[in-house]
Amino acid sequence: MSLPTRHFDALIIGAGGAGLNAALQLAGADLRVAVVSKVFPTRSHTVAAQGGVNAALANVLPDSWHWHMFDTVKGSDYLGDQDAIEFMCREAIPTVYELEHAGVPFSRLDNGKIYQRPFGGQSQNFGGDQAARTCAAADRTGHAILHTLYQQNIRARTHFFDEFFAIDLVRDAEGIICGALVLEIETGEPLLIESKATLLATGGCGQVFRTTSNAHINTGDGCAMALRAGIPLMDMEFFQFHPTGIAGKGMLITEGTRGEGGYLVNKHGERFMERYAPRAKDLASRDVVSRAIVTEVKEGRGCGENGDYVMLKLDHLGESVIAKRLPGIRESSKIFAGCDPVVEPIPVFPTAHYAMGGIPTDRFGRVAMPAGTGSEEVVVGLYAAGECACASVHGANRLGGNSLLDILVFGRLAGKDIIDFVRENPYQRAADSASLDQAMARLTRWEQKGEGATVQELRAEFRKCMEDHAGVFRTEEIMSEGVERLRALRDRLPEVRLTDHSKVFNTARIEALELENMVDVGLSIAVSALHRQESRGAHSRPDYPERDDQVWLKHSLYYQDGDRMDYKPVRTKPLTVESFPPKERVY
Ligand SMILES: Cc1cc2nc3c(=O)[nH]c(=O)nc-3n(C[C@H](O)[C@H](O)[C@H](O)COP(=O)(O)OP(=O)(O)OC[C@H]3O[C@@H](n4cnc5c(N)ncnc54)[C@H](O)[C@@H]3O)c2cc1C
Ligand SMILES: O=C([O-])CC(=O)C(=O)O
Repeated sequence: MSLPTRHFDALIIGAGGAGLNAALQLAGADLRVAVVSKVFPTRSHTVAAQGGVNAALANVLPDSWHWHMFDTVKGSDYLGDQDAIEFMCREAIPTVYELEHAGVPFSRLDNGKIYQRPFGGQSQNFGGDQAARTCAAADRTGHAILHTLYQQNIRARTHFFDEFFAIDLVRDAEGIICGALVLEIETGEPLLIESKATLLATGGCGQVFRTTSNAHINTGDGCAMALRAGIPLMDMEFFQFHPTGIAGKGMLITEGTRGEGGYLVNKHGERFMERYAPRAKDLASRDVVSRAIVTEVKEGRGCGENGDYVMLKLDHLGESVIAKRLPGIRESSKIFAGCDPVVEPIPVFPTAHYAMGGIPTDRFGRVAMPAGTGSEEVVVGLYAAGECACASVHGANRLGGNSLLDILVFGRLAGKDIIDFVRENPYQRAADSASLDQAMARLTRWEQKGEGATVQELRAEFRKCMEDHAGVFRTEEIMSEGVERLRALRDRLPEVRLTDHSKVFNTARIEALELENMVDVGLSIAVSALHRQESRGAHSRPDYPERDDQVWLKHSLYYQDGDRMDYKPVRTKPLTVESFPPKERVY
């Protein structure tokens, strides 16, 4: 098959914080780098990040990278790899200064230093008093970071393919990944991009749930591409529900609201977090706060006519603090909840927010998978970074402010490693025709008319199914039924109906391709969750209420082929310091 083809040293799929920080390293080293994004780069979801990015700068309260590491290991419920966590927490400090020097307009303290706010799960001195570690640009930190990175990439002459949709990875005759087939959304024409190295930086998959803080574009495309390439997804059962989504809608109300002194109340006006986390209260780790809210509602202490949410109180902070630190939240609350937090509380309920799991990588962003007898090998030429990847720094529960950190640190490192890889492997590989045919078949399938449900109908059914069967609390019965329903849904995909077969800017076809990706990723979450018979971090099972380190202190790996599970050990040895052994996790 002959297709229009472009050649680059490196192909980066995704123009969020991870993709753009990687691209910047590559362009700076004079490599030819292509960044493909299905939306204009500055609309990538990093732009929506609100609360901030963690780094132990100690601008407000004493701090150290080692305390940050302790909090992250504890927050992960001891499932995070301690070598990667140590690395990330050490790198956080130069990373934030690098951003500052690149032009990110952080909020400032009176002394001119970067403003830092307290966030959930942060402590001084290994579990002591609350820390203030989250560097913020008001409540629009992601916007500030993404625009700065984009501008720096323009200056460095990164080549952007804006509004191109990546369909699948392609391989050469030896089976080595050598680029991707993409679709130009405007024209509907396919394009082959061949590259010496390929980085998946496609972001999250929150759209698999009906109520989510994630935008429409977060459909797990990179994870699904990896699955189709035979690569497993790691720790997918751990999906974070952010405690404070706008009730019934899902849009995020940043944890920064509680960092600034806001708190949750039930229908009796009781500050209920004091019962669940006596020390940290509203700034306990996210999994703890989300479970507390759901429990309040289940036990009849929810607010409103149906008793199905709690209230977040900010009015006591005063209008000037809200105007200075939380202007976007005031705006969102007015638009989506019809309330002004300066005078009344915001109705909130947990919302699907973040995938702790993803494509397994080592610390250098190289995709790594089991190679038998307990060893691992890297997938030659393939990298992953950002929310679609799992460098294993979040384990079973991510701390707020640690994702922006993850995408920047590991995006940057992946970029650096690709430079070395391309210099050592300077020859361009050519996509094999069988591999191309397979990728093209994903596209041509949608030229046929189906007889079944429409894309929108199946999408709605699927997302409701995920919400009903893989939510905050999960039991064997709920999850088994969910997996069966999802498998039945997957079987119906070949018959799904697409009514618009035009070529030019056909967003219906894009949504059809995304639906296939979402169903694949949804199954990886549901199957992985069904198998893990313990409660750890965000995976909470009333039928197995305890964490079980004897059996389950291990990472899960889900393979699409036969919905098969495998496991691998957690790396508990840090790089230079003593391990933090698993302990009871109280806040
Ligand atoms: C509302 C909200 C607020 C948040 N606030 C914070 C915060 O304050 N602090 C924090 O640490 N974390 C926060 N997070 C989490 C954090 O923002 C994200 O995890 C992170 O920004 C993801 O970055 P990324 O680079 O991996 O992906 P994204 O920024 O999501 O970018 C993904 C890119 O991949 C592209 N893409 C995807 N699929 C395809 C395809 N098939 N073809 C072509 N391109 C594709 C997209 O176009 C996009 O360019 C927040 C998350 C949400 C939802
Ligand atoms: O602002 C928020 O609460 C979101 C956030 O920090 C995160 O997801 O890390």
